[in-house]
Amino acid sequence: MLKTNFLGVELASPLMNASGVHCMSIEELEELANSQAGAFITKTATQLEREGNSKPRYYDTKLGSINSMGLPNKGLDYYLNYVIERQQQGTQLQFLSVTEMSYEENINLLSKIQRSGYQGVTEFNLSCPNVPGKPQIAYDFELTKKLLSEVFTFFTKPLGVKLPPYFDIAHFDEMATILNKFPLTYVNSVNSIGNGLCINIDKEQVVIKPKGGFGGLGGEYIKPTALANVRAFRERLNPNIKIIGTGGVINGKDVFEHILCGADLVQVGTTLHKEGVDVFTRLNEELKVIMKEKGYTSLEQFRGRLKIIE
Ligand SMILES: CC(C)(C)CCc1c(C(=O)O)[nH]c(=O)[nH]c1=O
Repeated sequence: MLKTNFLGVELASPLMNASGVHCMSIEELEELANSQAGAFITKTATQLEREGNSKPRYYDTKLGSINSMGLPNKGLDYYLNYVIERQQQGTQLQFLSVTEMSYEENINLLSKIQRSGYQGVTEFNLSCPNVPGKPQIAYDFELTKKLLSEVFTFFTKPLGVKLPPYFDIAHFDEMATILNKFPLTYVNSVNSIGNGLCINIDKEQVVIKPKGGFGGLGGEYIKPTALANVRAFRERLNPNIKIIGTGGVINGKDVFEHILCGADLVQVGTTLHKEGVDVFTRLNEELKVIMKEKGYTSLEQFRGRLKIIE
């Protein structure tokens, strides 16, 4: 009923974790592997292990979450060894998330993956910072085009890109025009909405320590933005670039809406952080109930079929 084909691999569910949540250690990754998620992805890895920002750097609110983790991770080799090990044990589809802190380092990192024995999917997180004073790479269109052009001169393995949310139709148009130039496996929309601010009114204080309390928003706050980005890219990207929908998934209805907008897979971040890996069982069941009520027996029957008002 929920089966999904991705890169020729049949998954039992379209659900997976969003990179960054419940995927830092092998122990967490194994929990995802043994859950009702259809697939899973690693915490975004940099070449070398990173401590990340001072705590508190993540905070759950009633309507979602705010974080400024600062890319803490165990380093590329930790995750690369893990996914290659599982690949040798027969796992067919895996996702490795990566980014680096500069243009050159991004090239070096992806070159290393290209030379490795890893055959799975690489998710290139384009929310990586740029030179100070300039916006993140994915908000610098010329730089994004330059970087992806160089990457695809040597990278021949499956590559997806993780994008921040866009808020202007002209930006959807410009970014889609760039992405359509490349043989991307998928586009993952959206990353957290950047630089939000949550306040503890009792203390009259911000809730996370880094960046004066500014951090990326997830959860209910971001679903309308996430759905719009999924829909906008589905409408603009050529059909062989798949879409992973991320953002604002609280229940089965939200999963249904992401798929209706065109998502092939749907990722869960904040709600996974709040609920643990049982969330996948709950979301799969809730999605099945909605599909039964509507008379759908497969995701293909409604994927991308969002109607406008004529
Ligand atoms: C924002 C970066 C630190 C450059 C990338 C890692 C990341 C983080 C993070 O590690 O702070 N948090 C997010 O919500 N999305 C991200 O992509």
